Amino acid sequence: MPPKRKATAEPNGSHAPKKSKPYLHQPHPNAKQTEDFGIVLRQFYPPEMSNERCQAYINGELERPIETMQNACQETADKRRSIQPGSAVVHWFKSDLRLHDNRALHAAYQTAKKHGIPLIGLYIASPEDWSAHLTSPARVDFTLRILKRLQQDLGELDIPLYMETQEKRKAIPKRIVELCQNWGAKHLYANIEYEVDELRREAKLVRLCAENDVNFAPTHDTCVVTPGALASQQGKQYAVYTPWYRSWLRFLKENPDYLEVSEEPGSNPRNARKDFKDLFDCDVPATPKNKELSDAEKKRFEELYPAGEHEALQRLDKFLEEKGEKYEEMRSIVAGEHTSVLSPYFASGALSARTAVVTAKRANKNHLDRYEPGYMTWISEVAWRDFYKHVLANWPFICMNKCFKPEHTNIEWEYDQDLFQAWCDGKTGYPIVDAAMRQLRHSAWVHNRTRMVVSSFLTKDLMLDWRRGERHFMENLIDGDFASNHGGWGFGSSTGVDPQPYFRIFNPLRQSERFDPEGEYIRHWVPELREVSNKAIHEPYARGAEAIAQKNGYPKPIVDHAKSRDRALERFKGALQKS
Ligand SMILES: Cc1cc2nc3c(=O)[nH]c(=O)nc-3n(C[C@H](O)[C@H](O)[C@H](O)COP(=O)(O)OP(=O)(O)OC[C@H]3O[C@@H](n4cnc5c(N)ncnc54)[C@H](O)[C@@H]3O)c2cc1C
Repeated sequence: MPPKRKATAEPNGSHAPKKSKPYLHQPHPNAKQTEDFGIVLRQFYPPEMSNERCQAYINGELERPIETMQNACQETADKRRSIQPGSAVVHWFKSDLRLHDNRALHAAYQTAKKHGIPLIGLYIASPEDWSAHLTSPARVDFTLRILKRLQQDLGELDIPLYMETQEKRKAIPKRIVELCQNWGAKHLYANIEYEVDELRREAKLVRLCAENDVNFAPTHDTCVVTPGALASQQGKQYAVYTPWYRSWLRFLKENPDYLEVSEEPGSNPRNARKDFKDLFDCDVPATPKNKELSDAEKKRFEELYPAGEHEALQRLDKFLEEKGEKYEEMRSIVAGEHTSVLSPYFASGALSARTAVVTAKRANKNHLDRYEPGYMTWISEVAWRDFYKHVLANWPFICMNKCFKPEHTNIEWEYDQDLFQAWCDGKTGYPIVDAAMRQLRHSAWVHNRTRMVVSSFLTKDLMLDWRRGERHFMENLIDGDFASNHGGWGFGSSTGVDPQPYFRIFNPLRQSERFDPEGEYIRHWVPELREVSNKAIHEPYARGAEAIAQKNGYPKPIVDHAKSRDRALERFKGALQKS
């Protein structure tokens, strides 16, 4: 059953356009440094913004991109209502590459069915967006593989999937309108992505469509609960997860339609194959040169992460069946596989978070007929994904290389290229850190616990600017998702929303002993230490395994944890006192 709620992003109210004051356009004093260290990509974006500009967003003096989009929807509402159906309906696929439980696709199919006209699927590959958004080659490859499956699944319903590449991302809105006109389509559907570039693009597209007699207002789908729907007692967006999560659970209890899974589309009318013949045998877009994988990587990722929503749904069932019950107890153990490894499927949209929550709830009841912490803890993890998207929609400047608290940008960071490279290469001399960084290189995925360990290590032990680590993750993860990645880095570096307090600094050795007690994870990823059979594996140079480490060329620790800890405390205290 489709939800009864409104499927489109209707605005909260009319906003007069907010005018920006000239001083708000001044860059941050460190703008040059962040550009030189590869944090701000100047070929795509302006220099790092000032903290004052962030504050203007917080104060509501600048329009948030989500408001820009809502305003576009509101201001075109009358015009959109007057648009009559054409000869097709278009669904634009983006990060929602599935038929199952896809709100906008469902609505598109309903419109097509009501008017007896065909539904057309559209996908536009944007190499410029992939470059600007640092999309990893593994994720691009995964997307293209999923598109192939999606095309087959849609084809079985006589629905074509038209795919093309647009070199210039700015050209996309105009091109979509042109395609709608070519196909005689008067209704366009798509789900909302909450990142800044995407919201601004969609706002533009809403207006352009309305001007050209195409009805388009994007749909909320990717979060279980819509961003903006939960407010604290002061009427504000929560900045702390726990009260936000309580409110999320309460909201779903009071609004059960938000957990109603949308039906898959049915078949197109017979004439679709004849009328849109050319659209059925489209090639999947080619991989851009800067995102190519080697043959070995391609084969490896195909084996590790088979493409498509069928695989995602099977994995979900298998995980809940075999590991759901023990999730709470086992989820932080880094050796073996105790978590779902569904993040690549969530990130590409091959799996809906709603379906995941509904299935876990069902598993909870079916198995035990009572509250079971394993499933509920897993649901609360899926909720973290929602939380970070809610944060992004409310504080959009986090999408522009800024911290949630802008004053944290003033922390005195290091910009040492050699230390950064040692971290990337997994050659820091801290075995748990090195194991995780090598897992990233090999699998394009890392366990959550070790993501926390390496982000803390980069920012507290090496004192390197967290944003360089954030970029490295995006460029390498198959599940790279802006909001979750930024949230994770904010947590690890104590600069984000609901972060780990800066004075609680992870000790890599203790983390290693606690979450990889037998050293299995390290042995797997760091071959130089495989011969170390005892606990010395956590700290080979200090615990009598130096002969093996040295013989196999394993590096000595590049920093002293105790000294680094003191330095980090001083730097954080210094910056926070000044602000
Ligand atoms: C520094 C850092 C960077 C991160 N970058 C990303 C990223 O780019 N993309 C990404 O999807 N996750 C990211 N995470 C969150 C988390 O590490 C991964 O979602 C998780 O490890 C994925 O494994 P899984 O699917 O087995 O998770 P499970 O434990 O099975 O959890 C199920 C799902 O819940 C969601 N989830 C779980 N933990 C978190 C979390 N802390 N924050 C947000 N969502 C969560 C994910 O969608 C995940 O697939 C990051 C965390 C840190 C500390």
